[in-house]
Amino acid sequence: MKADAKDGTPLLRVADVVVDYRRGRTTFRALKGVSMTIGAGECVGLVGESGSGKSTLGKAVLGLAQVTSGSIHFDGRDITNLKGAARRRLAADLQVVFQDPYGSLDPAMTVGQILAEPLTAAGTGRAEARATVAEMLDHVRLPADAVNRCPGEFSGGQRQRIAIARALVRRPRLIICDEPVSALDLTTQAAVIDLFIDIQRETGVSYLFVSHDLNVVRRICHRVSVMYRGECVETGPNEKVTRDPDHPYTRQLLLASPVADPARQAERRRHRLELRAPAGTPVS
Ligand SMILES: Nc1ncnc2c1ncn2[C@@H]1O[C@H](COP(=O)(O)OP(=O)(O)OP(=O)(O)O)[C@@H](O)[C@H]1O
Repeated sequence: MKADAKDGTPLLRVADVVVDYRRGRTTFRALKGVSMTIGAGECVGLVGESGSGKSTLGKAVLGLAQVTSGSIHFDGRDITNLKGAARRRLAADLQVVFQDPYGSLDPAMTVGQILAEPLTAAGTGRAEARATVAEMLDHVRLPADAVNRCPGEFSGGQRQRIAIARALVRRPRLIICDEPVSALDLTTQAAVIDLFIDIQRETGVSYLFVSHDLNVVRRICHRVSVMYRGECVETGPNEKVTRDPDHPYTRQLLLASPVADPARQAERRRHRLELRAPAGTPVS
């Protein structure tokens, strides 16, 4: 892992961020003062059950959710609610890979066009764009002739590789990965996670890796933050949080995550039933 900037500034600093969504006449607080950091070359996992606020945090960093209070700094610069041209310029450094490799790629464009578009839009010449596209296809282990084919001709795992290549073309420093493997079968998941790990080793890019699956973040992340009802209830090194967590909610998540060994799975189920709070009681 690369060190942070010399003065110790993390690549991303999220400080006490609150996000409110309007729901008709009422307001729903999706993030209740969340703080976290990501260093250069670091992968930080964000886990938690559905609705805990994981994607909202990713969207706040990307400028897709309005921050009510708190701040987000990227490389020491305040990017909270940054809009317009300044936000677009940030796309060179800050990219996203979404869950759905089917919906996130234009089916009418060739892979070459999909990958070249962010480059030519940023003023890169055609020849240089073509060379970068070839390099990125190689990075994500897709054949060179993929450039002439459309997304519909590829499997789900291959489409996610195309989406990763598109996120990489401008050589970003941070990629928000929002459930990037949860639409894939287990074997394909493992291959795509290995690819994320290889890319990080080769490029030094940082990841904010959003997943509901502790098994996934255990394989790839250096540190893990656990979200529960809009709050970050625990943050720590991967080994600690995913094997010996402090917070009761994280322990519930751990016991609920499937393991390959049926005997261990049955033992976990027994523990889970013992730990389970009475119906309707919040787990904190
Ligand atoms: N645009 C929106 N308007 C209103 N409420 C929203 C909006 N987006 C998200 N929410 C609510 O905010 C809360 C957090 O949602 P978020 O998508 O961040 O959770 P999550 O942990 O990513 O869940 P999932 O894993 O299901 O995507 C949920 O209660 C959700 O219903």
